[in-house]
Amino acid sequence: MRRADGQVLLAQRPEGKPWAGWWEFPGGKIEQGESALAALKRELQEELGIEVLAAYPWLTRSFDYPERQVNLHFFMVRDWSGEPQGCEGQILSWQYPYGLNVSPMLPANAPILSALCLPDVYAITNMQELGEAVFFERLQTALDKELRMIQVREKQLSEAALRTFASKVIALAKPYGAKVLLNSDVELAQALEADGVQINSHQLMQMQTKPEGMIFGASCHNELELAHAKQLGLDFVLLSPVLATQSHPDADTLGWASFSNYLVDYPLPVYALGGMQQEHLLTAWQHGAHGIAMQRAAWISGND
Ligand SMILES: Nc1nc2c([nH]c(=O)n2[C@H]2C[C@H](O)[C@@H](COP(=O)(O)OP(=O)(O)OP(=O)(O)O)O2)c(=O)[nH]1
Repeated sequence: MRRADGQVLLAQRPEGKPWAGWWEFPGGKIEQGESALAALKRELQEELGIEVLAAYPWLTRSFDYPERQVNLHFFMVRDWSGEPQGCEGQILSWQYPYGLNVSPMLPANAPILSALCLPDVYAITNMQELGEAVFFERLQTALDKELRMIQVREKQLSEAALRTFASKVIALAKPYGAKVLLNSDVELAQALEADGVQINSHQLMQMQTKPEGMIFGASCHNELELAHAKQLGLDFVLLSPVLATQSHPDADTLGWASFSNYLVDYPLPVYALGGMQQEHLLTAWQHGAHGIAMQRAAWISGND
C-alpha cells in the first residue's frame, strides 16, 4: 500500500509464523483457484481490515528461502477504504522506502525496496529543441514540482559541451535529491559522480555483469532485451515505443496491451516510453508499469 506522500505500509510478522519479527509488505499465500489480485484483496481484508479500491500489478520476484522457493506477486495498492489495523496482532508502520527505520526486512525484499525508491516520472533532457536558457528554466520549474529523475541525453553535443551541460544538470538536481543518469557514457557518469547510466539496447546485450556502485537502466524494445536486463539484475528498464511520438509518428508501436503482456512475471521496474504525457501515468500503472518516461512532454510549460 502506498500513500500519496510516498510512504509504504510495512508489517512485522507476528509470533508463531515463520520469519516472525521480520518486516514485510502485507500479503499472504494465494489459495487454490484464486488469482493473485483476489488473494491480495482477501489478505488485506483479513490482515488489515481494509478494502482495496485500486491495485496495479507491479513486480514479480522468485526467491529461494532455505525452506522453500517463493513466487512473490507485488501489487501497488494506491487506494483503499478503511484505516489499516494489525488484525492478527502484527505491528504496522508507514515508512519512506529510502529511509526505513524498522528492520530486518524479509531477505527477498531488498530489490523491492530499491525499486520503490525510483520515482513515477523519468524525464529525458530536451535542450536541443528548447535551447539552453529555456531548458534550464524548465528544469528548475520541474524540480520545484517534484521531478526526481532525469536522463541527460543530448547526442548533438561535443564531448566537452556534454560534460559542461551534464555537470550543470547534476548541480541543479542535487539539492532536490533528484537522480541524474547519463545516456550511454559510463566513464563520464563516473567522472561527474552522476547517479547512474541509461544504457542503450546494444550496450545492454554486450554487458556481462552489472557494474557496481551506480544505477543502471536499460532501454529495451523486445523480449530478448528484457530477459537480458533481468538476468543482469539491472535497476530498471525503459520499454518503448509504447505509443507514436511526434518525432517517429509512423514507427511500429507496442500499444498498451502488448506492453502489459511483456511485463507479466517481470521482476524489474519498467518505465513506459514513447508518446507519453503526464496524464498517461495512471494508464501505465494499470498496465504494469512502474512509471512513465518522457522527453518533450516533460518540459512543457503553461505557455506552450
Ligand atoms: N506477505 C509477504 N510475504 C513475503 C514478502 N516477502 C517475502 O519473501 N515473503 C514470503 C514469506 C512467506 O514465505 C511468503 C508469504 O507467506 P505467509 O506465510 O505470509 O502467508 P500467509 O499470510 O497466507 O500465512 P499462513 O496463512 O500460511 O500462515 O512469502 C512480503 O513482503 N510480504
